[in-house]
Amino acid sequence: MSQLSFTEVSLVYPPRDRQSAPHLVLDRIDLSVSTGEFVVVIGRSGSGKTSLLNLAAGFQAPTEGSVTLDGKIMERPGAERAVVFQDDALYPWLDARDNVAFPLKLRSVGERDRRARADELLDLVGLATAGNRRIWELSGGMRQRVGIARALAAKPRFLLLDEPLGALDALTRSRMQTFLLEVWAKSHAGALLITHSIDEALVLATRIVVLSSNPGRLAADIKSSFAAEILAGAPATEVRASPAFKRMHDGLTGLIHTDTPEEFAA
Ligand SMILES: Nc1ncnc2c1ncn2[C@@H]1O[C@H](COP(=O)(O)OP(=O)(O)OP(=O)(O)O)[C@@H](O)[C@H]1O
Repeated sequence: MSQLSFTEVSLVYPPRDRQSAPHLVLDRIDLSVSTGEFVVVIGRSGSGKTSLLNLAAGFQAPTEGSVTLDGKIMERPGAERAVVFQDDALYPWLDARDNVAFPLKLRSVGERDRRARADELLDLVGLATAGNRRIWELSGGMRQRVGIARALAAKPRFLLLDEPLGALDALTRSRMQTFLLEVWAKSHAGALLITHSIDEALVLATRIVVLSSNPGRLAADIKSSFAAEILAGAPATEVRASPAFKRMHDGLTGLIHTDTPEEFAA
């Protein structure tokens, strides 16, 4: 088992100009994600969700505290942590297979092995017949699946997902949630996903982390079992309609919108 950990992590952005002050965005965050967990971070706009993910990816370093992978400080990106963005950022001049295989090419994996791994991943994401198709021939949902397959190519221990389904229409988005859950379960990776959607958090997460705003602090860290129900075969529509789901949804909505989230959490 691997563990990605934030220990007493604070992040301060420098002042934008002479008139403004330094901006404390994240304040003493303690958070761990293990392989086999799907942790979803929710919080109001500006609460620091993307900053948190950027720290996990090693795109930036904390001002205080440490981000570690199995105890080793991580201040740079690495193949063991793959990032998926909302904007799929695929290479339009390559077909779907070569997009998926690209990280392997960078690691000098031979062509035959690259192709075999890319085809295996395209199959995993339900695009077995789309390997030769160009990116512009694919729908938004298909493109995002290619992006997820590409993220899995180098067998990362952690998937870091920044609103990956945010640009999709509602129906495609809810189908992609179930799909993402299944792909994650098969990958045995840990997942850290940020979203604005409480509904999405409840469908995907094994744990939901709530960030309060200004500065971003850990307001709650809650276990959730709806994802396990969906993975066990319960239709997502039925899970969503259950009283327990609605109760959690209302509780999280209150937690995010209250000005004193710590009181709610207590
Ligand atoms: N590079 C930067 N330099 C200065 N300030 C920044 C930088 N990046 C983000 N910020 C500020 O930090 C705060 C948190 O931003 P961040 O994008 O992490 O929040 P978020 O919760 O992901 O927001 P959203 O949900 O709107 O995407 C915001 O006030 C933002 O303006």
